[in-house]
Amino acid sequence: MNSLGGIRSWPANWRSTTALMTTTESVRKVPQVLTVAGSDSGAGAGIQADLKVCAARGVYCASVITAVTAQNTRGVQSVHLLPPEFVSEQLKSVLSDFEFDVVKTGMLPSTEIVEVLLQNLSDFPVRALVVDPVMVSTSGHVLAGSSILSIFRERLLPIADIITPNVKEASALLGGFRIETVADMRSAAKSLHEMGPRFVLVKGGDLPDSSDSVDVYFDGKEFHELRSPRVATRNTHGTGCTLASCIAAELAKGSSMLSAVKVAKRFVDNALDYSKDIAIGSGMQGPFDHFFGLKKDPQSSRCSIFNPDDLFLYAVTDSRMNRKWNRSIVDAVKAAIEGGATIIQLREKEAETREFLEEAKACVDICRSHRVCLLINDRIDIALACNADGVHVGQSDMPVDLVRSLLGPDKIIGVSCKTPEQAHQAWKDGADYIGSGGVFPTNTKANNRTIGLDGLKEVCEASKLPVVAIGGIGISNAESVMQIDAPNLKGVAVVSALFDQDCVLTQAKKLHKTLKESKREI
Ligand SMILES: Cc1ncc(COP(=O)(O)OP(=O)(O)O)c(N)n1
Ligand SMILES: Cc1ncsc1CCOP(=O)(O)O
Ligand SMILES: [Mg+2]
Repeated sequence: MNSLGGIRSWPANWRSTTALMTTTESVRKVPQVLTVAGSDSGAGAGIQADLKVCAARGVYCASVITAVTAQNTRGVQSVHLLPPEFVSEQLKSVLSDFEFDVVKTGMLPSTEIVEVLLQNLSDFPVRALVVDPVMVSTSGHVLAGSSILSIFRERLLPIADIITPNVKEASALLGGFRIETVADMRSAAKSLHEMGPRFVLVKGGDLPDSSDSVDVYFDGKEFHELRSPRVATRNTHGTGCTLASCIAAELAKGSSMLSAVKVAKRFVDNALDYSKDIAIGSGMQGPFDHFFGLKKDPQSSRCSIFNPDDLFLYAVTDSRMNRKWNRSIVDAVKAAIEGGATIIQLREKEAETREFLEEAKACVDICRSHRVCLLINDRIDIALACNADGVHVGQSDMPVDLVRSLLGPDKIIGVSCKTPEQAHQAWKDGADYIGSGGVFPTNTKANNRTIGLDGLKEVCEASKLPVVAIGGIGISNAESVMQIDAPNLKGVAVVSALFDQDCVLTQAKKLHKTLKESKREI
């Protein structure tokens, strides 16, 4: 892990994919996760859940199986452990071949299997390790006995980047410490952090008497309570595996730890909500559907869960330019999306409220049908009224913590930041991303201080959130922006480069191509 809570850079001795290709071949590195876990024949949890969530999040996932369970929605009928030597064979096979960004562990049912995992991780270093210390199934079946606790505490936890115990697992790891309140969860997270993992997420789904599901995240200095309304459903089998795998998938794509955890929690909440009425199996604990994002009625809800990669080509509209070129906001947005824009912001400073609302509603429909998120600049009222996917606010707009409380946990909130201090505050207040600039001088926003590439880099380095650069950016200088060495810089936001142009579609295509090429070169 780097200091921002992102994942480590590749070790110096790491094999490079390009070294295996001829010089003329172009390669695209796909984010890759390895799950080391048990098989669930009912496919709600374990390896099967891990594979599904990674696929749903656009990440390749390989699997090393530690045990095979005979399991369905009624419970676990039988468990068959694989011989440690064979687990080791599987580990060697994939670790010597693939370039995993993240290894995620689930069911590790014996000390010997943990030993072979540790040996292989020492032989083949990986960038990040997510440990879900699975001990008991949702139905109450013991999947890893107490004999495992000491090797977990002494050797696995110290090398983990994050551990994700539920309250029972946290209690077992802490020798029976009672966890009955959120305050107890905080104490548990702190004590677990002292065992060595860089981050701890104690999941409070099993905590009694709470209408919210509260998870406690601790980074060694600060706590975050991540809350979401409890979904009334019996289809909860596999939530733990799904959460941990989703964290691994987001880390593999380059997210910071806190962003990965937030996305994963939202992913689980949305999957539970989407699947609350489905009936699979006759038992008490049904699985849920990881691919809800593919099936949702595009008109019914938001575009999807926020993905930091959506910041890649961020098109920000401008009423003055639309008027100058005699096009409606709707036409401007359509052309930008067709040209490759990955997220849209309506920044209409002069529009009348009624007219703006009608246009915003039409843009929401277009964006939903293309699965592109739509944010509103400044106007929380318009965002609420048109059910946009979120808002972008600046330092003199409504404060982010208030925006979050008005919009709820699911909406995307972006904040403009020029300094590391502002970036830190944005993260504390619950923003999802930072817009940083003006990077270069611009005529689009008057009296806006330019921070340059150095200022942008400083903000990126201090930010635990993904960043999009803005201000004076276009085809001629986009490459120089993308090439500052900052893994959390996800893209560029542009106004005039798209909209103060004769053909929005052509310019969007050109800029998209430039960005893709500069990304390939990093
Ligand atoms: C992506 C993105 N980044 C920064 C801004 C600027 O927002 P703000 O500072 O509130 O200024 P105005 O856009 O409201 O003039 C932005 N809009 N988008
Ligand atoms: C809204 C905003 N915030 C900082 S610079 C800027 C304007 C960006 O416009 P352009 O891409 O035309 O320079
Ligand atoms: Mg503003």
